[in-house]
Amino acid sequence: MHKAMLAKKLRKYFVMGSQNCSLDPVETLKLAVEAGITAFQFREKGVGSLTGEKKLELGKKLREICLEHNVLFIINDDVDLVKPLEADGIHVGQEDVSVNDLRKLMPEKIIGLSVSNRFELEQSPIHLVDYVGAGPIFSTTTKSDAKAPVGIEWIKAIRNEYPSIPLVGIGGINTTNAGQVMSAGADGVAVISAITKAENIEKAVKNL
Ligand SMILES: Cc1ncc(COP(=O)(O)OP(=O)(O)O)c(N)n1
Ligand SMILES: Cc1ncsc1CCOP(=O)(O)O
Ligand SMILES: [Mg+2]
Repeated sequence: MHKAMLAKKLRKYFVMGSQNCSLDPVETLKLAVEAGITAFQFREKGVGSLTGEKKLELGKKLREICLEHNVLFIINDDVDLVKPLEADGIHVGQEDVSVNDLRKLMPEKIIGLSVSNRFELEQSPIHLVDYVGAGPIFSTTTKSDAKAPVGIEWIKAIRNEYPSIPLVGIGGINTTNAGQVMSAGADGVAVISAITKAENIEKAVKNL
């Protein structure tokens, strides 16, 4: 996929696993896609998350929903799920499987990489990734091992150095502050709780 097209597809990027949902995750994703999310990341991770066969089964259902609505389907961390779920790509962080290995393993898939600070940016093979996830932008309680919030200045800094890389902000982003992230130069916002904890998912997605 061309950079410009990917950037467009990352505009409203919903990240979620069953552990984040109070409703059924399948129903949650259905509401979110119907309201207009453009990308989805299956992040089945942390306390209360599914593993093994149950994770795979849920992944299949979520994948199907994305396929029906032409929503990008990205797997978080789990390289072994990319093939069975026919995912569009994978998102990894600095402590996950290396981008160099991933690129060799799956030359055609979308690879997203988290970059939280200057050291990580300088250490990362940005030329091998399709998009960057920058954050946490604001403070978040959703990810227990999240790094310190970096603010929208971090979006501006990455955009300044990489004018055309598809870029999303993540961490503590909601309907009130999403505009700031976009104005700083992001192509999209990646959110968990702004959707999973919303009283009205349709309204939340639309307001983003
Ligand atoms: C779009 C996006 N950006 C950043 C992250 C965080 O990835 P990572 O640092 O590997 O942390 P985990 O999500 O694996 O806990 C992300 N998932 N998505
Ligand atoms: C996965 C992830 N990576 C950095 S912050 C974060 C959690 C985002 O969750 P929320 O949108 O609820 O702050
Ligand atoms: Mg990770």
